[in-house]
Order: sequence, then structure tokens, then C-alpha cells
Amino acid sequence: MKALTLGPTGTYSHRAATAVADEVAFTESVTAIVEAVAGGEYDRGVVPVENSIEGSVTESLDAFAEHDVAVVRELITPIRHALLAQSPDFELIASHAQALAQCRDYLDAEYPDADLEAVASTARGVGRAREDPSVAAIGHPENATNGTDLAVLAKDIQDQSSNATRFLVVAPESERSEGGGKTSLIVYPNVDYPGLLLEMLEPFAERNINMTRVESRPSGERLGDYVFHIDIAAGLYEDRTQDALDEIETIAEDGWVRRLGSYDTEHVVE
Ligand SMILES: O=C(O)C(=O)Cc1ccccc1
Repeated sequence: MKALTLGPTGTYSHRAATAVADEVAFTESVTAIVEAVAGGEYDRGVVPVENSIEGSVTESLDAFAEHDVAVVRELITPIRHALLAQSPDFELIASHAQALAQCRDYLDAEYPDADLEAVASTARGVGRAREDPSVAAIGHPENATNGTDLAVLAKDIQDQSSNATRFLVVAPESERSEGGGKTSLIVYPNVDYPGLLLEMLEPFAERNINMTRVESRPSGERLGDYVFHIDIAAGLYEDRTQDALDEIETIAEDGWVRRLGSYDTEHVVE
């Protein structure tokens, strides 16, 4: 099975993708990954969606709302960042925006004068550091092994030791599964009245379904209009989930409800 993920070689997404696919291809935007799977060009896509320090990768959430794909697996992986450079005399640190943010306190304390540059992925930053001695990168320490000029200047530089990222594996919509202990949903009510959010939560609460995440994203239609990303600890195969969703469909009758699919959480070690 071939998976498309965020590249180039050496990203955290790459590491997660090797756990689910024997062949991995790369692109440099998560939107492009979701688009390519929705368009039938790849069997699987592996996208980062949420980090324990920095929160959501909003580009991934918005891509799920835009394109018809199924979510078939959830991978949670520890993230341990290293600082990589040709020498300690660098002026600029290049990495993925999330990685820079996850190491903000460390960078402020140790390198207050360094410029920061957000690039498409951690491995793209590593590429910049390989080409330019004035650039350092933040990424997985293995990026500095095997024939590179890079040294690992520091390890475990993330601001919390328990830094974890959640990746979702997307597949063509026809592969959506109803089996699994978790389900991802997107609800666009297309209405606004007092108590709407409360009404959307009640169908789950009344059936003792734990909501593991709810996040609103701008719909892009008008200011103050939102799409809700909801994850629940129940499978689509369960009657209680179907009953709750029937009620949600009524609340969102002027909008839409998307069932991305059910899956079980898998922990992938480094
Ligand atoms: O840039 C990468 O390596 C990614 O896969 C995105 C990312 C960035 C920071 C933490 C986890 C994933």
C-alpha cells in the first residue's frame, strides 16, 4: 500500500507513515495530501492533526471539511525534537511552525537572538541547514545520521517532555469503516441561535458518549459561522452513535454532517 505524506524524507509524518504503508511518497502541504487521496491518486494519506503542546494543525482540519475522504486509522507518536546544524555558530533556525512553537521556551532561553523561519516541514528545515552553515534546524535527531554534515547540538528540546502528535490516516471515502472505538465527525449547522452548541452536545451526553474533542473552525462563508470538528469515544456501528447522529442531523438540517469514520487508537513508538 502506498501512502502520501508530508515530506521530504525525515519528517515526523514520514516516520508515522512507514508504520502504515510499505511505500511512502511526499508532498509539502497537508491539503495536497487530502486532495490526492480524495482524487483517487493515493490509497492512503498520513496527516498530522493535533499536538499535545501546540494544539490543532488547522490546515488538516480545514482539508477534511473541504474534501470527501474517510479516516481509517489514528496514530499517536511521541515527538522528541533535536537541534541540528553544521556548527553552533548559526543565525537562523528553520523548522515547521509547530516544531518552532513546541520549542519556544527553549529557543527564547538559549538562542534569544536567532531568527526563526517557518518552512513546510521539519525535514525541509534540515535541508536548509545542510545547504547553509548559518542555518540550524529542529527535527528528529536521525536527520543528522548517515553522510550529513549536521551535528546534533541538543536533544529533547521540546518545552514539555511528553510531547505527542496525533496523525490521522485518510483513505478514499468508499473505505470508511463503522468499526472501532472512536469516531471523527464534522458538523456544519449553518444556523446560529442561543444554545446551539449545547444542543449539539446533548445527544452525546444523554447516551453516555464521551466527546474526546470539539473544535470550531471558521466555515469561510461569513464571519461568526463555524464548522465543528467532533471526535467521540464510540463507533459508528453502535446504535447509540446512530441515534445521537440522527438528532445531530436534525439540528444541522440546513447544513451537513460528515461521518469521517471509526477507528481504534494506535500508539507508534519513535
Ligand atoms: O514537519 C514534520 O516533520 C511533520 O511531520 C509535521 C510535524 C511537525 C512537528 C511535530 C509533529 C509533526
